[in-house]
This record gives sequence, structure tokens and C-alpha cells, in this order.
Amino acid sequence: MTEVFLSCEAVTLKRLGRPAVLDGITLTFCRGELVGLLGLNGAGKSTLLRILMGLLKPTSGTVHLEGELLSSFRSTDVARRLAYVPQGHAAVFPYTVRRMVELGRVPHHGIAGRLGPDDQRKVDAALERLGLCGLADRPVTELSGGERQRVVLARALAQEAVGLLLDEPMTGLDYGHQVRLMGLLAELASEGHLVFLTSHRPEEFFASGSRALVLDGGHIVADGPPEQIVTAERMSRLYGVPLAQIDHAGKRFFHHEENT
Ligand SMILES: Nc1ncnc2c1ncn2[C@@H]1O[C@H](COP(=O)(O)OP(=O)(O)OP(=O)(O)O)[C@@H](O)[C@H]1O
Repeated sequence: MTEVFLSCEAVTLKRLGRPAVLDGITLTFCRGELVGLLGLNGAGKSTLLRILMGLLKPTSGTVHLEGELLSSFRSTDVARRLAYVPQGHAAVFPYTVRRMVELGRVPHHGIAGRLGPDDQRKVDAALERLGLCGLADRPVTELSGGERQRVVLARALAQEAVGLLLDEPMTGLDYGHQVRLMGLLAELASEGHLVFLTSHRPEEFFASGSRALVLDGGHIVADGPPEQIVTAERMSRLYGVPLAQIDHAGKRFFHHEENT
């Protein structure tokens, strides 16, 4: 049986005076999975990711990492196992792209630790994989939104964590970089990483993803292979617009179906 890498049990998140954002969510994730989480704006996708990272404490329920309570790990030990790419990362300090990606090695060496040749190779590989070698000496404060997004992704790769939790990682990327990133995420999953991403583009992970989840009304209302979950019928119901699907060459596309 495949060993569970990350799990949450009966996770509920309530905020004062509002219905629960997450209401008793139980999920398990294994290495090698590429999981896409779909849901409307405000459904609680980022909230779930933050709870799985230990950045937000649920009102009730637990999270386990490698079979141990997440809350029992030191933050650096979490960071050696889980990397997080938040939505819309803002650059505050004018670090160079290389320095930002080097920060991915901090969980391994501490903030004052010196990077050895092996670390530099890992940083170079991450820059290369995200097509950032030409920007390595530029300050991140002078980059475009899409370029900055790729820097944050490269930092997550340099971190060498098994689990990659990515909140809308394609946002701001041009079409070529979206395609390349999806290929890279599929590659990482096949190398044994757990890749968990939120997305507003169901087609995005249809072909490459191994599993799709739908979060609605605080519950996981669908969980399974993308070809069974990412269907026109379900997506129409979720997004409240009539959609038709076209399957072509192992991919699925949706278009708005006008009422006749
Ligand atoms: N710090 C906060 N304080 C109070 N409510 C919050 C806070 N952060 C998020 N929320 C609320 O929690 C709910 C879930 O937010 P979350 O960001 O998890 O949604 P999401 O599914 O990621 O949305 P989107 O697709 O728009 O990014 C929303 O109703 C949001 O308004």
C-alpha cells in the first residue's frame, strides 16, 4: 500500500459569526500525486493550503505529516518537507533573483549558513528549470508579476521539499510558461513529489493531474481521477454557467454553451 505523506482529519475552520469556511475536511495525500483543487472564489482553497502548511490553525481537526502531528514539527523541519507558494507574492526587498532562490536553502543551513557547491548546483538547477538564468542578477523588485511568480516557484524547488503546495501557480504566467510549468509539475510528481495546486482552470491539470478535488460549501464534494471529476456537467454546476466539453488528444476543453 502507498504510504500517506500528508493528511488532514476532520478539519474545520470557523470565523466569528460566519458559516464554517471548511467543515470537517478529511483528505490523504501520497508522494507521486499531482492533485488539483477547484472551487469558487472564497470557497476556502487558500485556507486549506495554509492549514496543511501549518500557517493557520484550524478551529478543530488535525494535520499529519509523515504520520506525525504537524504541530509537533519545528518550522524548519516542516520547510524541509513542505514548500509553499502563496498567491500573489509581493516583493519587498530588492534581493537579486539568485539570492531569492538561495533562500530556498535556508531550511537546510539556517539563515546565516554558507551555501556550498552542492547548494549552488541546486539553485542553478532551479533557476534553469524556471527559465530564470538570464534574470539571475536582477532585483526582484524590478521584475514583472509573472517573472516574480517564477522566482517564488524556483525558490520552492531549491527548497527540495517532497510536498509542493502551490496556490494558483499559473497566475500571471504567459501561455508558454504555463504549459512548461504544468509539464514541470507533472515531472516532479513522477519523480516522487506530492504536488498540490489550486486552480481556476480545470483544463490545466486535466491531462497531467492524477487527481482532482472540488471544494464547495466547506466540503470536498468530489475527489477522483480528473476525467471523472472535471466534466462539463460538474463544472457547469460548480461555476453556474452552462459549459460543453470537447475531448481531444487526451485533453479536455470547455466552452460556454449558449442557451438556444
Ligand atoms: N484573514 C481573514 N479573515 C477573515 N476572513 C477571511 C480571511 N481570509 C480569508 N477569509 C475568508 O475566508 C473565505 C475563504 O477564503 P480563501 O482565501 O481560502 O478562498 P479561496 O478559495 O482561496 O478564494 P480565491 O479563489 O478567491 O483565491 C472567504 O470567505 C474569505 O473572505
